[in-house]
Amino acid sequence: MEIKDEGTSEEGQHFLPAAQAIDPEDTQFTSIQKIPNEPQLEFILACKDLVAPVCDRKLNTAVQISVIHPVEQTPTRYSSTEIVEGTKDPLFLTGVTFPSEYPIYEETRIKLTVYDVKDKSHDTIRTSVLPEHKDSPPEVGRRFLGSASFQVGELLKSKEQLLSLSLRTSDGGKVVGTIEVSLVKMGEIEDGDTDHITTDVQGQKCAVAYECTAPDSVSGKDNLPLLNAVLKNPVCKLYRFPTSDNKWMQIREQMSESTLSFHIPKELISLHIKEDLCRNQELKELGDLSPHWDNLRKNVLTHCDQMVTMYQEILTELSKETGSSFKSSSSKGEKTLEFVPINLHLQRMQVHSPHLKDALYDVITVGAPAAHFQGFKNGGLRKLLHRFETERRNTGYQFIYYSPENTAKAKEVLSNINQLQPLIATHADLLLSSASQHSPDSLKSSLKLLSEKTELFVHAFKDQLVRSALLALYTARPGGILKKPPSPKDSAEETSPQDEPPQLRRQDSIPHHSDYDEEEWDRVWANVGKSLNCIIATVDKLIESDSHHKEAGGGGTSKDGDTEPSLEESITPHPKEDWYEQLHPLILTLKECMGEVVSRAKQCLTFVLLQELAYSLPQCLMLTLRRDIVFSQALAGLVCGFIIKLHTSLHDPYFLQQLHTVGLIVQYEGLLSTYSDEIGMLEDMAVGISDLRKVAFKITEAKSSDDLPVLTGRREHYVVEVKLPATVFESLPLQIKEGQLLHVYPVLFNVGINEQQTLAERFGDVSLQESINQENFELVQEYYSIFMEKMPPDYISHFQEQNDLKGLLDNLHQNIQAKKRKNVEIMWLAATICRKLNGIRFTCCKSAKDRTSMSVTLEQCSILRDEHQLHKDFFIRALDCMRREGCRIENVLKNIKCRRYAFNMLQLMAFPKCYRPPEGTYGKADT
Ligand SMILES: O=P(O)(O)O[C@H]1[C@H](O)[C@@H](O)[C@H](OP(=O)(O)O)[C@@H](OP(=O)(O)O)[C@H]1O
Repeated sequence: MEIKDEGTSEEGQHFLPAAQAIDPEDTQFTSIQKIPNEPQLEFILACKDLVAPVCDRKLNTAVQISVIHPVEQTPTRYSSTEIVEGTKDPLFLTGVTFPSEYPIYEETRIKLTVYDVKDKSHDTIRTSVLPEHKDSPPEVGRRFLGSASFQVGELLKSKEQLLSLSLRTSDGGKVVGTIEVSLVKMGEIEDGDTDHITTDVQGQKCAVAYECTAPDSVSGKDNLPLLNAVLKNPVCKLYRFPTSDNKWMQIREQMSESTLSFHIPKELISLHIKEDLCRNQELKELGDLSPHWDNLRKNVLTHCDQMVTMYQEILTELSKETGSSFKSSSSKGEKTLEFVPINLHLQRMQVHSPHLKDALYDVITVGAPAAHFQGFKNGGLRKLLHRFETERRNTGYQFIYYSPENTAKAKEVLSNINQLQPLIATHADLLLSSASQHSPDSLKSSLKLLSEKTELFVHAFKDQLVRSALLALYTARPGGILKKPPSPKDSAEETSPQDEPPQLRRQDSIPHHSDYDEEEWDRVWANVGKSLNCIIATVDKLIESDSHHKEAGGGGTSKDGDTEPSLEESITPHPKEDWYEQLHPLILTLKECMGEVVSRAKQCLTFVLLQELAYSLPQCLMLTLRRDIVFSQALAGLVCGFIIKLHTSLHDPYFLQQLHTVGLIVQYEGLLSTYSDEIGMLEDMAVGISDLRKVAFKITEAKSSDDLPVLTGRREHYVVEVKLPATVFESLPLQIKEGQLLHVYPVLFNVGINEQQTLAERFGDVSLQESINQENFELVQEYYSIFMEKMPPDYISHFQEQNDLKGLLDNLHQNIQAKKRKNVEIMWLAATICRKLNGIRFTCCKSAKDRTSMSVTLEQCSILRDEHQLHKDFFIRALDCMRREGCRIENVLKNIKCRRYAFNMLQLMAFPKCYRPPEGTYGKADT
């Protein structure tokens, strides 16, 4: 298991070993001026006139960058450039960046060591936090050419922000060339907007030009507390790539963990415990039941109590992980971490290119939400739930069958009752207090609120389900035996086994019962409405007679028409009487009537829930657990994605409008194969993602320093409250400020790409992937229609000019229909559609480590090519740079403590070409 404490150093690129980490507050060294959340120092490198010790072949060079902290003498390896082949004047596309958290000062020395790489498959220029002398890898496949060093302060103060240093051999004698270090200030306008260096990159002349402005939407400074509370331990990389018009674009890649990885599962488990404890209590309060049902209830309660205990234990374990923000791929099977998403990160690419605005591209990368500890022997949720439901429907002679929709409805009504009853009681008390103050205005407004809530309450029971449940419960009480056989209509729907006890029925129908007074419920229920009407009429009369009294200076007259004649007498007010005295008994009646309705409805609906649990109890609870686990992982990712999207798009009024009128599309790219265990993972993932439709967001103003999101609700419906600082909150549209719920539309497209998928395509079955893609295509189309319908016409006409969404959707549909093998075009099109619709992007495979890394780097380079004019000859080099020295190789290191993608040659041969990593970056490791 690998859980890291917040702020502690880890083996990775950007953090010094604990012994070297220094408290920045307590230092005698000169800090580098910082912009919050921006890297402190960034530079790029180029060499000139390198001399090869032996002229056996052309040089293939790479630079290793090491840091010498002022109090230390030994260099610590920090990062490397890519290998540039066949030139003595290499210009490196991979730069160096030190994130804001890194302990670097003007006095820090940077050592640059140039190597000639003879054999890329044995490339050993590796980054680690180990001091250079410790465990130095053997010099297999490379030879040392020369090194140089400089103090950070020298670079910062240099005239042209450029140092040209001599590279010397290890004895410090012979000069073997020069290395140029150019400071990069991304997002700042340089004096004069063109070149500092013109150099030849493999025959391409490129002007190095840094001319850019960082728009607010990119920096989002007001909103930093929100992001800082959520993102942790960033890893940053810097690149420069040529554009098709031979200018440089700069790319910053960033990968951060999220505290939400642990925060959301903890919030969610607490809610499950609350929900289940409440249900267990309601089961206990169900009253007397006949022996069959009573035994069933006892059994259910024993199991349910055990489940609650288990959730409590998991929560206790997770609560010990204070400050954790990352679960590694190697911990995916750990029982106590099952609710935590695997390897969740924000993968961000920031682009600054000449003539174009700065742009940010975010993808959330995470292991497919799946129940690894429970395993996949019997498949995943999609199959298990379907099988369970079918069996339950066909085998229910121990219980009454309610469809999943009806069970969900029962839970919803129960939850509404639990919320509304105390609310109504509060409003009723407020009405009484307005009455005692004799204040007509306050009386009117209290009455308005009371009426609204009571109407909602009455409305909540307007469902056939309540009636059918009442009768079912009646028959389950001791002695509640049906005397009549079921009506022919009912028995046509359901055939009971011959030995079935007469009172046990299946299907959502109301059996007849001669002793059962069906109208009794109607009377009890209608009484709530009637007593509210009495209150309304009384208040009207009180206010009316009060105003008459004031106008006439004497007693008032009653007005006909508003009330039932029978009530008229009792509610005729006498102005001199106390308002409170008049209303108090009516309020008591309302509360009594409501209490009666609540007690009956709660019991009968709880009886419906008992049926859900009654069939195949342990499996039923294990399925709920599995679904909770998968949902928790999916939810943690979603909340992270939502907050980041909100943060980056807050300044865009159209985005905000889209957020509250349409909602956001959330697109998941799955790379799982439809073979062996990964079928089960995909089945889990598909349900987990579709369950996210039950989630809505609400934005509130942050009142305290605790900026983390808050979760409320129950299994059928959750609300995530995201808090924004007051200044930002104020600028939001009214609808959002008023707490309107913001919806999400999750969609999943999966295309297996590895050797397992080859097997599935040749000898197995790909129907799961095909149906998921088809179903989700329909969801995207649905979202697109709502988007077109609800966004303002001026926006839509501009949108249509810029994007051919219709064409992209048609193309996606054709690709899904085409049933081509490993048709990765499906994923590219789905991702493009999502980005154009301003959605949230996710990429997932089993561990979000190897295949995901190939996919996000490919996506990043494709965006650079399609949106930022990346020079076509540099597409593969850019891809190799990102895969060799970028954030994703750090992700692999972080997960398995080894900088190698876990692919062997055989696996790679099965991958579509553009998903294969560069030589020397892959190999078998213990994953
Ligand atoms: O078990 P071997 O034969 O080493 O195959 C690996 C695959 O090649 C990798 O693709 C898996 O990682 P991703 O799920 O991140 O792609 C990797 O997943 P893991 O890191 O969860 O073990 C392995 O399945």
